[in-house]
Amino acid sequence: MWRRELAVSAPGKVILHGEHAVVLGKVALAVALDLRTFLRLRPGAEGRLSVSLPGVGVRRSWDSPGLRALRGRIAADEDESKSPSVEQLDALREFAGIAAGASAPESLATLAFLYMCLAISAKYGDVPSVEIVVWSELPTGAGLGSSAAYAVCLAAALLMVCGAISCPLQEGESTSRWTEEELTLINSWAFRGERVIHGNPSGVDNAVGTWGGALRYQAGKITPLKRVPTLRILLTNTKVPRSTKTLVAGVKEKILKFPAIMNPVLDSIDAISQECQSVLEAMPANPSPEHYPVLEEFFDINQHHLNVLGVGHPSLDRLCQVTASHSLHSKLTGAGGGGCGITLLPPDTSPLAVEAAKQDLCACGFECWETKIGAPGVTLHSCSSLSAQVLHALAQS
Ligand SMILES: Nc1ncnc2c1ncn2[C@@H]1O[C@H](COP(=O)(O)OP(=O)(O)OP(=O)(O)O)[C@@H](O)[C@H]1O
Ligand SMILES: C[C@@](O)(CCO)CC(=O)[O-]
Ligand SMILES: [Mg+2]
Repeated sequence: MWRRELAVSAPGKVILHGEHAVVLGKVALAVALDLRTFLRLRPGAEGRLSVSLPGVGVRRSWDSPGLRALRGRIAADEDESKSPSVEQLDALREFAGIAAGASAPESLATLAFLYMCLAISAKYGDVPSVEIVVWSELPTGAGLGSSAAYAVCLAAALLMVCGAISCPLQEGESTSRWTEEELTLINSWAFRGERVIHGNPSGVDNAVGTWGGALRYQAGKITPLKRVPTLRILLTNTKVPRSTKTLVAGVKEKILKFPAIMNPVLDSIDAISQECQSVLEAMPANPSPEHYPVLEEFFDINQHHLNVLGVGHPSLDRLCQVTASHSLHSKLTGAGGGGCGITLLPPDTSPLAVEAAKQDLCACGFECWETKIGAPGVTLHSCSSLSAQVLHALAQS
């Protein structure tokens, strides 16, 4: 029986280069964002599991015998590939009253929650009697890894409640993190949760949500980037909604249709990620301003490539045009099709130019803010150490 009231948080991410290409085994460079998802965990009534997801309007509660019976059906279908099978997802949908093919945020979030809860408890313990609330500072479905931050928080909390990982927070401490081995387990379960939401994710988003910082990701291999310069980035949300799952599927279709045309584009994106990594790693030892025009050109070239892959959007073209009129360079980040773009702010950019660019972007109906990148990965918190704003948001649910 779980007895403590605790919180778990995980950061969103910004992909500098390699989105979409990374799904097909190419290199991506990604950094953790200073916007986080928070999960509050507390003991619930004996024999009941409750979840509240205010960001997507979900408030559900189930009794343990019903969940155990469902778990029996799910576990019987467990396959070797570790991906949730069609039969498993059908059984979960039927149980939760979600229509086949429903892809609304609340349906996917509920499905991912049930899948992770049942699969983790089947392997490591009993269905927990807890109350879970998840709230995020991240916009949902905007390219900043909200699905991965959600899955990472769920994986960490559920694995801890089921005893598969430790509860590293001592009485009196405000925050704590898990060991490398435990983080690897959290990441692998978060990846399974992402699969419920995305269909075919590369795993880069959950890796950043788990480890934080800045990393290179290729085909499941995670390499933390050390000594990365503190880049100033302006983040702009076009507020055009889109689904990562649909966009990833669209790219796959295009590649199957025109392999000889599309594969060189993926190779070029791969080369951009690798060259960008070299530049970033050279910068701390040689902090010359001449690196920035190179990084800006990489942004421009990659943005064109992403348009060729079919994941651009008129709102993103507008974002690039507006920032270009202030001599700033931008690209989409994440899955594209709307969502967010990033603009590099070289150190010599005048505060007036940044302000003017922000005003013009806001006049387009976009929202923008300067970000710090390289935030810590998944973290365990005492509830009393959370800010009043986060506590208030979690208590509203
Ligand atoms: N705070 C949250 N609470 C519950 N579910 C969430 C939350 N944030 C995200 N989700 C789930 O993740 C889905 C959005 O995932 P999606 O991958 O499309 O966008 P993203 O992760 O924000 O962007 P990207 O994958 O391009 O970085 C939502 O539909 C919802 O199911
Ligand atoms: C579009 C994509 O490359 C990044 C989404 O943040 C999908 C993925 O890597 O899973
Ligand atoms: Mg996502």
